[in-house]
Amino acid sequence: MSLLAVEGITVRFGGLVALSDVSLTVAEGTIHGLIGPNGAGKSTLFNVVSRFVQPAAGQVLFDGRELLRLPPHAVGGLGIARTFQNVLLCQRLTVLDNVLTGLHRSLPVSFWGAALRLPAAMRAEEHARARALEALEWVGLRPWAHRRVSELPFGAQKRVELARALVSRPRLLLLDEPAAGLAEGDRRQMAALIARLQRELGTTVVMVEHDLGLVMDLCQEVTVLDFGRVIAQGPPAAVRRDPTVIAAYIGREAGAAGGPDGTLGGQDRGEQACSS
Ligand SMILES: Nc1ncnc2c1ncn2[C@@H]1O[C@H](COP(=O)(O)OP(=O)(O)OP(=O)(O)O)[C@@H](O)[C@H]1O
Repeated sequence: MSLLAVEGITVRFGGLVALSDVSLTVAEGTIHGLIGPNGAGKSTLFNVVSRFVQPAAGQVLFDGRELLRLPPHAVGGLGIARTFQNVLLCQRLTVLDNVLTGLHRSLPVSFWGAALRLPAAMRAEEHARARALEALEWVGLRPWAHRRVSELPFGAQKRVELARALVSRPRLLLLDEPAAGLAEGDRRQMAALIARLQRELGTTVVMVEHDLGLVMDLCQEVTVLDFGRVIAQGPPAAVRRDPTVIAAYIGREAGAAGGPDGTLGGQDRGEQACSS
């Protein structure tokens, strides 16, 4: 059964059609890759699902509920969390405080309850701290909990972002380029964490990623966008050999795609972008 169903989504920014009649379904418990050349519309689709962008047409069903009828702030409460393409953490705060921001909408604490340090508010805060520390343990950063984010190397900061998304225990996690900018060791660590998310927590993941090796290794299903349209969908092995997909990558940046067997492996521009 599909946890997420995107149906006929169209997004326009002025005269630019960023998404045109885009549909895809994501089965519960799977890792779904969303790939495509730069400007294809991948982040815009994430922004629609997380309610940052209102589409001109279409609907988004999450566990059968129409998301676009709900106010944007309700999305987190339904069990959807996301990370961002660029690390969006407060560098001056501690790692723990950053992770706690992933819970602020679900804490049942009133302003006065917190200000007056009422017992119920204190219990809720303790519970939130325990959850945040658990999320940090999960990504291997528990010992860094009380350090400022600015003290952590970039690869660790990406894992803080992951912990902040995980702390609310989402059913659906949207990962926007989780491996972007990571050195090889950090990339392997991130890949292992995403695989564990699926295996141990049963989290459904949709992942935008230019690192096609990672997508092919982790995803059970892949959707390819180009110029705002879906040009291919299916298991990774089939998608990587799809002539339309290969042409889209080659056409948008001559010479950037195509392994020796005519697949997308090896020299795709995403891998170039990650190593730069
Ligand atoms: N807020 C906005 N206002 C105007 N145009 C936008 C806006 N957001 C995105 N776009 C445009 O919509 C198109 C799709 O952008 P989007 O960021 O979704 O692509 P992408 O596939 O995520 O690209 P990348 O891989 O480079 O991150 C691009 O042409 C982009 O310039």
